[in-house]
Amino acid sequence: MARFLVEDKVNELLDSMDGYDSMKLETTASKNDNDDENKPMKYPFQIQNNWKAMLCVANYFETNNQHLDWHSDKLTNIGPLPIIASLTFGATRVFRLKKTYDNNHTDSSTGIDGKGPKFSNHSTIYNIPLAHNMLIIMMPGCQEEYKHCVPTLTDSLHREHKQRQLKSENGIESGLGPVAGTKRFNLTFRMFHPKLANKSPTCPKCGKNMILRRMFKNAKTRGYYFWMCQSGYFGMNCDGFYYGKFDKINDFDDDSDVFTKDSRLASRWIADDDFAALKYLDDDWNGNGLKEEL
Ligand SMILES: O=C(O)CCC(=O)C(=O)O
Ligand SMILES: [Fe+2]
Repeated sequence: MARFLVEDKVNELLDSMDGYDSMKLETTASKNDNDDENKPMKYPFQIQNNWKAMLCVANYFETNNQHLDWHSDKLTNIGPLPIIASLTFGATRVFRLKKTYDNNHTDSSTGIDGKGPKFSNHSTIYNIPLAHNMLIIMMPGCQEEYKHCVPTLTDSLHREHKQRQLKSENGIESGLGPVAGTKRFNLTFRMFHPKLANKSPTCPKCGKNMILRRMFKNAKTRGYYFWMCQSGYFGMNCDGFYYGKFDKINDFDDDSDVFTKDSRLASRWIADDDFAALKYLDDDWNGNGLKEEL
């Protein structure tokens, strides 16, 4: 039931949009020709069909101390530029968002996430209280550009902010649900990418599954999608790697791979306000030596 309501809400929102004007891509991907003028224009790598809630994951927070650390949701099965919808039940908790990179310190870091020098991020943190029955929809680009978390309630609000919340008239009172108390659960809904269900690569070195990620730390390479071995991701010694190749990902008659060793074929998406990364497009940066830039 919740699934159909969420699907309706997401598709209603998509239909009400004029399209994303913030489209910036490189390599062979270009703006999609859309048959129906009234339909919202989507990013080329994004699933083009109506959104369907195919996968549902539940999180349960029994007490105010239970939390979810900073992360962005994995793209492995849902593909680039996904839509993820999250429905809250019970207690109000704060959902936080911050940019994955710092616009003011864009070139200060190198290395695949967690492996390179420590990355400092001074980005603004957005606090969004999620009350019972609220639906938050993370639109395409949100997983690529932002991390999110649900901190413990004590970490969530500064004292004065908390006071204001207590006095507010919109029902967000100290986070407690009238029936649920401190208990909160949320359902997150995702859509599988039809191509990635059976075309995602296995590691060329050890044969394990690979994880789809996007480079973000260095402005020169930000936006390139890549597959890394899950062993490497979980700290083991495998550096299996491919670039993501998504230019044909929405062409269902096309059976070509979604990965490549050739950096010139690598797929990239850059946000329209990411001027640091866009500058390198203007400078005729052609992706050569891309891996060395990681
Ligand atoms: O609990 C929430 O609102 C967020 C859940 C979430 O980020 C996740 O399941 O990946
Ligand atoms: Fe998440």
